[in-house]
Amino acid sequence: MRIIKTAVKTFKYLYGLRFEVKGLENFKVGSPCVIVSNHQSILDMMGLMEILPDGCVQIAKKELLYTGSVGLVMYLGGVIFINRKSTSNAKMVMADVAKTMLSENVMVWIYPEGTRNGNGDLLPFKKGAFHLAIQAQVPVVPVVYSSFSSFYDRKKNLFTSGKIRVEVLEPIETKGLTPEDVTELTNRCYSTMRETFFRLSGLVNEPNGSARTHLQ
Ligand SMILES: CCCCC/C=C/C/C=C\CCCCCCCC(=O)SCCNC(=O)CCNC(=O)[C@H](O)C(C)(C)COP(=O)(O)OP(=O)(O)OC[C@H]1O[C@@H](n2cnc3c(N)ncnc32)[C@H](O)[C@@H]1OP(=O)(O)O
Ligand SMILES: CCCCCCCC/C=C\CCCCCCCC(=O)OC[C@@H](O)COP(=O)(O)O
Repeated sequence: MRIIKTAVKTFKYLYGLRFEVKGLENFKVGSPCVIVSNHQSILDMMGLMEILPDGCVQIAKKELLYTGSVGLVMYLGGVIFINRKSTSNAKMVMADVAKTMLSENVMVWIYPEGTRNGNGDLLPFKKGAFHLAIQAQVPVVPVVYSSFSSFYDRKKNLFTSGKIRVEVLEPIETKGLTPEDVTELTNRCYSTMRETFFRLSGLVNEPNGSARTHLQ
């Protein structure tokens, strides 16, 4: 993964992107943790590699394993593949991950939206990341990337150079929590990340839940 990280980090120069990072010290939880971040596009791979801590593996949809050499590289990089379409299978894999992350002292990076989303807001969170954190009794560390919409036109797949703000938020402890607390933990994480997303993206969070830029 270190090799991948070095390679992918150079892509930002190619795309004229700059990352403004805050809160890296929040990764220093001194134990394994579950990192959760918003997911907008494949460009997130650069954002991921920009701050990926050592000893951190990612959870990916299993379809990515069958994408030729990229799938092989991801497999060799230690990526864990889940079948999103089978909750029972995904649960089993994640239960294994909870054990492995403790025995091998690794962090796990999950995109709780479960899919790329460029709509300028956050999709509702899936609960797997939060079940994992509670099963392993490790902190959840939220990471938020600002909206790419200011420089990336998904329709034309075109983007000008831009700055992406990244914030690593305070860890959320799960010690003592049980599966009954998953929904509350998910919602708490969601609202903190959504608020940060609007702030970093210069969006106003309208009372009715929609978002618009300050400029409108
Ligand atoms: C130089 C060239 C280099 C080239 C290559 C290199 C570059 C890249 C290399 C490396 C980096 C790769 C990074 C790749 C990133 C790819 C990212 C993705 O693929 S994102 C998509 C996949 N990820 C996810 O889907 C994660 C989010 N999803 C979940 O966590 C889901 O919860 C789930 C585990 C998949 C289950 O799915 P489901 O839709 O059923 O989820 P729900 O949350 O609605 O849960 C339903 C139900 O089940 C309960 N539940 C969920 N999980 C668990 C669990 N683990 N244990 C127990 N119960 C669980 C949940 O509570 C719900 O029940 P209820 O409603 O009663 O609460
Ligand atoms: C190819 C050039 C485009 C920009 C380059 C940026 C750097 C890319 C680095 C390596 C390229 C290969 C990365 C393979 C991993 C792809 C991760 C990804 O974004 O998969 C989608 C998945 O999460 C969710 O799938 P869906 O949104 O549900 O379907």
